Amino acid sequence: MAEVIDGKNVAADVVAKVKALTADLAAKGKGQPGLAVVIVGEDPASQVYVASKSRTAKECGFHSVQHTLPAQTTQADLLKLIGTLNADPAIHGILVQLPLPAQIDAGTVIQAIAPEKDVDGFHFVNVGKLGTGELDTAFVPCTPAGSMLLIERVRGKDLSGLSAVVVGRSNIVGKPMANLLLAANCTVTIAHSRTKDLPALARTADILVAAVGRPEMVRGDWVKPGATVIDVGINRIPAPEKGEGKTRLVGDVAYAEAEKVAGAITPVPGGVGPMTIAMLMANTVVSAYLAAGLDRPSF
Ligand SMILES: NC(=O)C1=CN([C@@H]2O[C@H](COP(=O)(O)OP(=O)(O)OC[C@H]3O[C@@H](n4cnc5c(N)ncnc54)[C@H](OP(=O)(O)O)[C@@H]3O)[C@@H](O)[C@H]2O)C=CC1
Ligand SMILES: Nc1nc(=O)c2c([nH]1)NC[C@@H]1CN(c3ccc(C(=O)N[C@@H](CCC(=O)O)C(=O)O)cc3)C=[N+]21
Repeated sequence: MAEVIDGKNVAADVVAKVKALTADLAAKGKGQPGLAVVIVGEDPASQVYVASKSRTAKECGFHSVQHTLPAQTTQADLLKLIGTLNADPAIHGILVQLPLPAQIDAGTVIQAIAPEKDVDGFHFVNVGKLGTGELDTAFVPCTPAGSMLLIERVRGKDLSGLSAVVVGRSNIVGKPMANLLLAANCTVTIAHSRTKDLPALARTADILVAAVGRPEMVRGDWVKPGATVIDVGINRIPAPEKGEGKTRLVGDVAYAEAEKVAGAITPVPGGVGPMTIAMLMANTVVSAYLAAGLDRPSF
């Protein structure tokens, strides 16, 4: 049976380090890291994540502000808020929760965030730094950054020469994940909806990352024996066995099958999800250190 990679546990370690760095910053008289989370509309799933981000930010000792805007907010009004947050010296990180309502162009909004406050790592400046291997000065997207820490926990820091398959090519997960694995000297293949014979490709992977958004798509016989399986998927599906109208969370990997073959695997929930939130805190404290003219802490 596979080793279960406990994301909650690793996330708690990251948060503990963020807390200590935050206390050090205050002791140096450099103030408090500030995180602004902006949410437009009332998508219930988004609200759960946003509440969890704000709670963890407070736990870290951050100045934490949340802006909840009505679903009909115009793009101009959202851009105005971002301009205000860009100019606010008490704010070191700005996160605009995605997806945004249809009248707002997410790309325009993301590019309006000051790159040095872009703790999601979605701005072209940060994407470009990751793509050119300038990892020492980039903000790396939280989900792939957290997934890398989980991979390092089981395989060590040297991933050189391992074969990695990333299923999914989104800008927020698949592509940055592939770039991080490439920067770590893995041989990387990115798969997507047009990939031919995905099961056979997946079976070549020493490190298999599933970021698709399809419940339990990756079966046990797609997994190379001993592989490290990182399940990024968060899918809420009906769970009539828990009672009428009840739901449960599953990943993109058929966990019960894959755990019999994999060397190590992340559960859902309790795997990558908590790491995403922890890395947001890490990026925010890094931003505060840089704004204070201090050396960049590493995680
Ligand atoms: N744990 C966490 O913190 C986070 C979890 N997530 C979860 O991760 C998952 C992926 O998110 P995200 O990247 O934003 O999703 P997107 O929908 O943006 O991207 C999904 C990717 O999967 C590919 N894909 C879809 N169907 C198939 C298929 N049948 N075979 C192979 N590839 C396929 C798509 O291919 P194509 O490009 O060809 O369409 C696309 O590249 C979701 O479940 C999401 O909820 C997301 C962010 C954070
Ligand atoms: N600008 C932006 N940045 C994001 O990082 C971002 C976003 N928009 N939009 C939505 C996705 C999704 N996302 C998650 C964060 C935490 C969990 C998480 O903590 N999951 C828990 C379970 C939570 C539950 O029970 O629902 C777990 O997996 O254990 C999941 C998903 C961040 N995202």
